[in-house]
Amino acid sequence: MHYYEVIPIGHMVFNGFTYKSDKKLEIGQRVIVDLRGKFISGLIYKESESTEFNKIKEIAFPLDNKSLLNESHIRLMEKVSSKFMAPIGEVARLFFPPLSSDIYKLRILPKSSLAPIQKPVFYKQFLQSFDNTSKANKQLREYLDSNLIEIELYRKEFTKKIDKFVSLKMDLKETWKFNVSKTAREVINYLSINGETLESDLYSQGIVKKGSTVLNTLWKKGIIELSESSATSEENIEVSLSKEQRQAVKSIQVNPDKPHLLYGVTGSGKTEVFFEVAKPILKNGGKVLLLVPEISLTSELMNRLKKRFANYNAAFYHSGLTSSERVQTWYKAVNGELDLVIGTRSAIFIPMKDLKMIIIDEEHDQSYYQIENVSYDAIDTACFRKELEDIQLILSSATPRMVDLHMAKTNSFYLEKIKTRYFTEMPEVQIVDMKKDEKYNWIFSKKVVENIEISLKKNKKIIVFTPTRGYANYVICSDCGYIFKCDECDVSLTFHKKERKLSCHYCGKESELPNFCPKCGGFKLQSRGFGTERVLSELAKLFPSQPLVRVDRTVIKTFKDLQNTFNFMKEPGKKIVVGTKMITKGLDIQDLDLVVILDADRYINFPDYNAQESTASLLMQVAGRSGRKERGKVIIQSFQPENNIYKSLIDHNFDLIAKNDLEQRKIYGYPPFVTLFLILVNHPSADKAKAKANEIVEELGKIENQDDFEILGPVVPIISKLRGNHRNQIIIKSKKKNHEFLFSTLKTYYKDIKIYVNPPTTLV
Ligand SMILES: Nc1ncnc2c1ncn2[C@@H]1O[C@H](COP(=O)(O)OP(=O)(O)OP(=O)(O)O)[C@@H](O)[C@H]1O
Ligand SMILES: [Zn+2]
Repeated sequence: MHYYEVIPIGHMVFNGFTYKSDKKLEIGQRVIVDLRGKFISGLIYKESESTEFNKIKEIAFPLDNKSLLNESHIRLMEKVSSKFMAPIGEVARLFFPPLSSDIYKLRILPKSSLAPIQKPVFYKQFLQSFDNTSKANKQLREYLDSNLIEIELYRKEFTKKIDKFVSLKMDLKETWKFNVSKTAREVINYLSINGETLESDLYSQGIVKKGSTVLNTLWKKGIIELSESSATSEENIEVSLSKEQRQAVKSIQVNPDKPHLLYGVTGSGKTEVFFEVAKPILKNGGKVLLLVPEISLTSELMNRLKKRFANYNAAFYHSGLTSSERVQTWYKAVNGELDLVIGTRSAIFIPMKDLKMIIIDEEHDQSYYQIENVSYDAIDTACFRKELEDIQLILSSATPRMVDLHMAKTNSFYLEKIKTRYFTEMPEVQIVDMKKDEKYNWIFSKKVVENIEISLKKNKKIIVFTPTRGYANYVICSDCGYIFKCDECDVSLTFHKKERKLSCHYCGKESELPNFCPKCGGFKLQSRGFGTERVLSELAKLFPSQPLVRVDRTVIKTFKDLQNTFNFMKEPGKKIVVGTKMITKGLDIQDLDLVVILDADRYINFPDYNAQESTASLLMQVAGRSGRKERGKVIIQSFQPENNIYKSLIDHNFDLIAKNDLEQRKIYGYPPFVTLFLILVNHPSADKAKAKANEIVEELGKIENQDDFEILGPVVPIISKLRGNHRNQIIIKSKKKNHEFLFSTLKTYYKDIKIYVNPPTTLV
C-alpha cells in the first residue's frame, strides 16, 4: 500500500488528508477521493505514513494518468500559500483550468476495442451497473491500469484546422470599386487598419461569423489573399533598435540570474525590447509567457507578436475565453505545444513545459493583484517561479511599482532604463488652474476647448480622460441635504441619465431615480459632479457632428464590445474618445495628439498608502498615449495645480515621485519597508463584525515577540458596509520576513475574515 497526503482542490483547507492506494502514484497527479461522503478532486501532495490503517480511505481513481506538475510547481504552491496566508486547497486550484465541480459529469471513454464500454458514458451512468461505489471505483482503476479506458475531465473540441493569414491585396481606395456586403466592408476596413490578420482572429474578434462565406467571396473577387504562411514573418521585419533599447537587450541577455525591471518612458519601445530578447529563447525551443493586465491588451500585443513570430505557435489565456478554450490552451501549454502564451493574471500559474521566460508588461497595474476569492500577487508569484525554475523574468513599465523600484535600488533586480521615446519627444504637459484660469463652462476650461478644436482641425485624435462613468457622481436633495446611497454598501450612488438610473459601482445594484427625496419629500433633487456620460453629452453640444466614442464599463460589457470599440478608435482620422481607466492601458495609436485629463484631483486626496504611486502612475500612463509618433500635448485641469504630482508630470519625472514616495513610506512604515496585512472582518451584523474583530486583536496580542509587529485597529473602514456586510478592519505591519507566527493565529479565523498581504490599496 502507498499512502499519500491529498489536497482537496478548491477547498478552504491549509493541509491535505491521508488516503491510500495500492498503486504507486505521482506527486502532483490529480485524483478523485471521497471527502466526507462526497467525491471531489484532489492533488497528490506528498507521500505520507500512516498507523491507523483501517480508517484510511482509498483513492477512488486517478484523474491524470501522470502528474502534470513538477517538484517546483508544488514548492510554488507552498510559497504562494504561505506568503498570502491562503489555504493551500485554494492555491492548488489556481494551477489548473476551471474544472466543473460536479464529479459525476466526468466522462469515461473507451480506449481500445477490448474496452468494457464502447461509447462514452458519464461516471454517474458507470456507477449504475455496480451495487456499490467502491466496487465501481476498483473496476474503474483496473480498466485505467490496463489502458482500456480513459477519463475525460473537460469537454474536448476536435477542431484542428490550419489557420490562414488574411490580407488585403490592394489599396483601400481600390476596394471601393467593388460592391460588397456590410460585413465584407468591415473585414476590408479591419484589414486595412491591422494589416495581415489570422483568420481565427477575425472570428474571435467578432468581425466575421464562423462558417460565413464572406472571406471566400472576398477572395474570389480578388480583394483579399489567404495564405498559410505569413508574408511578414520575423525574417522580413527590419527592426533597428535604438541605443538604449540595444543596451537593455544586451543586459537582459548576459544577466539571467536576477529579474530585470525594464523601466522606460511611455512609447520608448519596451515591447520591441522584450520581443528581441524572446527571439533567441524561442529559437532554442524555449517557451515564453507574456502577461498583460487586461484582456483588451492581449489582442493588441497578439497582433504585433504574430507578425514578428509568425512561425511560432501562440495563444491567449484569459477569462474572456470559454472554459473549453481555456482548457485546450492550458493542455497545449502544459504539453509544450505552444511557444508563446499571452495571458492575464491567472496565466502565471500555468505549469508550462520548457518555460524559459516570463515577461510582465505594464507591471504597475493593480490587476496583477487578485482581490476576489483567494488573494495573491501575480508579480510575487512570478518572482517565486524565477527562484524555483530556470527562467528569466522581465518586469516592464513606464511607472514601476515602488516595491519593484526598491528591489532595483537594493540590487535584487537589474534595472534597465530607457529615457527617450523611440519616435519623438515626450508630449508637452500643461496644467490648467481651475480656480484662476478662464473657463468655458463648469466642466471645461477655455484652453481645453481651444485645443480640442485645433486637434480636430489637424484631423487628429483626442482622449478626454474622465475618472468615473455615468452622468453624475451623486444625487443630493437641495432641501435637506440627503445623498442617495446604496442600501447594501456605504457608498453614494452614481446617476446614469440615459437609463434614468441610480447605480452602485461597488455591488452593481440599480434603482430608478425617484421624483422626490425619500427623507423630506422635497422635489429639488440635484445631480452633482460629472462622469463620462455627461462629458460626452457636453462635447456633443460643443462639437456637433464630430466622431465621438465612449469607453467605460457601462457601454463596454464584453470582450467583443471592447474589440469593436478599439478597432473603431484606431481607424485613421479625427475622433474624440471619452473614457475611464479603460483607455489608459498600453494603447499605441499613432495619430493621437491631445490628451485631456479632467478631475484628477479626485485621486490625489485618496486616504490610501498607495495613493501617490497609483495616481502618478495612472496620470503618466494616460498622458503617455499622446503624441507617440509626432510630438503631442497633454492638458490637466486641477483645483490644486501646485501639487507635487502635477509638477512632476510636467517634466515626466517619475523618479522624483518615486524618491519622495519611498522616503515617506520608510518614515511611516509601509511596503516595501514592512509587510502589510490588511484584515477585513465581514458580517451582516455591525456588532458581530466588531466583536469578532476585537477578539482577533486580543488573540494577536497574545503572540510572543510583540516588538516584531504592530497592530492597528480594529476600525470601521471608509466603506463601512459592502454588499450587505458590515466591515471592520485590522492592519498589521511586520518587519519580519517569515509570518508563520501570525499565520497560526489568523488561520483559526479564516472563515470570518479576508486577508490581503501587501495589497495595492487598503480601500478594497
Ligand atoms: N526599434 C524600433 N523600430 C521601429 N519602431 C519602434 C522601435 N521601438 C519602438 N517602436 C515603435 O514605437 C512605438 C512605441 O513603442 P512601444 O509600444 O513598444 O512602447 P512602450 O515602451 O511599450 O510604451 P508604453 O509603456 O506606453 O506602452 C510603437 O509604435 C513601436 O512600434
Ligand atoms: Zn452597493
